[in-house]
Amino acid sequence: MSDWPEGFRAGFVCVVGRPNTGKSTLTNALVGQKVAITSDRPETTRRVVRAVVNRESGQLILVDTPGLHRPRTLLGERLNDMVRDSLSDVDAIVMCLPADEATGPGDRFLLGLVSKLVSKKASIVAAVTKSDLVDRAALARRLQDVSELADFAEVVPVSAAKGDQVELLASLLIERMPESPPLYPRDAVTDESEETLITELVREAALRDLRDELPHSLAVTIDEIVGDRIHVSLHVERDSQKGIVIGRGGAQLKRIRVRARKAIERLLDKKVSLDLHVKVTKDWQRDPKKMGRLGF
Ligand SMILES: Nc1nc2c(ncn2[C@@H]2O[C@H](COP(=O)(O)OP(=O)(O)OP(=O)(O)O)[C@@H](O)[C@H]2O)c(=O)[nH]1
Repeated sequence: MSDWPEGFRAGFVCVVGRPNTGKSTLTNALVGQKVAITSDRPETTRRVVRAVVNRESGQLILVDTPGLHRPRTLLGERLNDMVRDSLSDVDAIVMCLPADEATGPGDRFLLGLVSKLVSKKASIVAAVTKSDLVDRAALARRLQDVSELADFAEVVPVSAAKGDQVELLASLLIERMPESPPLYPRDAVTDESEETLITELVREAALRDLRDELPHSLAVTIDEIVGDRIHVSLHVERDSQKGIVIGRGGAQLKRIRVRARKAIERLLDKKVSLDLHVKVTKDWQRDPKKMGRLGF
């Protein structure tokens, strides 16, 4: 006997948009609590689960897409490969387009990329965010513009700040998910899972530049969280890899720290400081005891 209703739907959703278009605020509003993440980690490093939206009728797994945060700084094929990898199995994309700004080149670029790379079965839904910032007439005009921009599956005005239409968006998305049992536990989440997600974000930040040099040799652990200060270790297998992660004059490690901190702040919805230490843990992959300590 199953403990979910008949016709339950569940799937993966990626919220995209230019910086500052309201992605994090919308994510938090959909989830309905500050952080809701799960301890299960996806089987690959391609996808980072940011949050799970649980409703009676279904479940939306909100995922992050490596590559989409700064598509313009990555070149051609590499960008396409990264984005294609991470978008190939999402069921819907939510594209955030703020109500109080006109469509710009950044939106068109992102939309072009997503439309080209997302699987054919996925729906692209436009969320016209921050609807509380404009009056009705301006909102109507903006909705018209957005509808003409692309063949969106839905165009939904939302105000995450006021909570307007957030539930409507959630149910429209759930309707577009495949019928499936819940993919993650339907109940609340533990502190431990927050830590898992933090390590995942740090690992992703590091691998974004170093994927070729360190395919599987990188493990990340949290040493300590004191208030808003997070101490994290990056474990590599060899001295030479340590040098790669740190980079010339520490430049690479600094990039990783800035990137990871931003992602963690988005996740936790607060400012944090992040300390990264690179350690050589020799041959950790071949030593079950070491692997256990590193959370594998
Ligand atoms: N008035 C209003 N402001 C909003 C709403 N949603 C987001 N904002 C504000 O818009 C700004 C950007 O929101 P975020 O949710 O951080 O946007 P983001 O797209 O995640 O930004 P990046 O992390 O830079 O990509 C913040 O100052 C929010 O408070 C909304 O519904 N109404």
